[in-house]
Amino acid sequence: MREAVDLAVSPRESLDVRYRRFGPVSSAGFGPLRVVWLLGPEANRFVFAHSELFGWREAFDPLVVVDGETALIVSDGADHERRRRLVMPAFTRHAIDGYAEIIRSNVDAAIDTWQPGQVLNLYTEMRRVIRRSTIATLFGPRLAEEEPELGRLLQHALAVVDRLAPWQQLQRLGAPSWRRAVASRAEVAARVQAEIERRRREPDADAYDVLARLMNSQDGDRSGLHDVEIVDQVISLIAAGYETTSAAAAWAMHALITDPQLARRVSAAAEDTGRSLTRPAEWRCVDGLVSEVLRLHPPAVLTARKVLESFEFDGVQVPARSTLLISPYLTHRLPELWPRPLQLDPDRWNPTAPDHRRPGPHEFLPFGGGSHRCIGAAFATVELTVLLECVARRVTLSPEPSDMTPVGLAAMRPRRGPFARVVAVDR
Ligand code: HEM
Repeated sequence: MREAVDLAVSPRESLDVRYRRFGPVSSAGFGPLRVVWLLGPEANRFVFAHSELFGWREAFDPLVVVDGETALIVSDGADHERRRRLVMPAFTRHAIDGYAEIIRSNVDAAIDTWQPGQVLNLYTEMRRVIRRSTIATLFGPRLAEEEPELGRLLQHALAVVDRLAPWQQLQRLGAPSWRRAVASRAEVAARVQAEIERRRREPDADAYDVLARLMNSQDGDRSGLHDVEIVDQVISLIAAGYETTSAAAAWAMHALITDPQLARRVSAAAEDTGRSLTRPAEWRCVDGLVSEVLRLHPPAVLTARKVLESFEFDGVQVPARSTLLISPYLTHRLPELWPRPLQLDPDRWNPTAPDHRRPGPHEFLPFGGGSHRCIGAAFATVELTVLLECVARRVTLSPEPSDMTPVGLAAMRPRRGPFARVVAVDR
């Protein structure tokens, strides 16, 4: 328990201290309550290469109240493989390039409401835009009109997830917040189910949103996802996508407003429109900025697995039933991997730079890795790119006092802000 509190109060310090003091493997607790930290690049490499040793259902149990029993992140083994195969077509490069236009129009619509002199909390602004664009890309324009209500309902459910596991266990005993979360989730599920049935009655051959792709997805034997699976995937995609991406967007906006030269470079690159965002013709500063934000401020500070089979790593035996934690945050700040690790330097990602070194998947892991690697990684990257480009191209912002202390472990964001005053908006 003390470990969990330390981690929540000072995630950076507690992980770094643990790694320097105990090396790549350390543990606390006993029996099924044992937590094992596997830290650093070699630990990540081992964990990503040995998915067969781990389970996700138990490790991500606190998410089930929102995501549902059949969501990818809580599926294991053959069920996970099948569902992932069926969800994948919604996230091809081609599909995501189509979603980029929806995201862009939502960002532009938000910017249109900004007035010179106004002070914005860029975290809450970005969060609203991301929620609206996520719902629009998932459900299409019709359900997107219900976005404020869907967002409100989901917020009740998400509120009980953003808690430490033992705290959630106590809430399950009947706290009003828990009952509200369960009822809100059921209401969202009913609306998604109604939309599925409406689409079956009135098929629309032009619907290319995620829901349409999930409804049409077929396996080799022509079977598809059942309705409960479709509903769970849709809700879990919103839940997985919007807190994490909003957190990253807050750090990205802070970088933009505190470095006018960087803002000018991003704005200049944004003039070049009309290319595929998932397959850019050449490296641009905004690509480096998105990678740097995800390196220095990875929203998932930690990710977890349940150990199914005992194994040995670095001479230490890790027992079955332990909960394993790996850390993108720690790995991304190791000076042995990243020269000047605490400096935000988009140019370190430029493949033509003389000292460029492409990191391995075990060295740069904002989206996790292995069989459960984030299915929305390309989507989130495009979303962040579009947000940065639209803001840099159209708005001049000056920073206002903010509290950028990181808070949260599943979606690490700044404590308050970043705040910025609108100086000018290009209309
Ligand atoms: C910056 C934004 C995001 C970050 C940092 C992030 C991070 C992660 C991480 C760390 C995992 C767990 C991987 C593991 O344990 O190995 C994950 C899984 C997942 N993410 Fe994301 N994510 C982001 C955005 C999104 C978006 C936009 C979506 C959907 C639209 C999404 C959908 C998912 C799903 C469905 C899974 C579970 C995949 C599976 O179990 O097969 N994420 N994400």
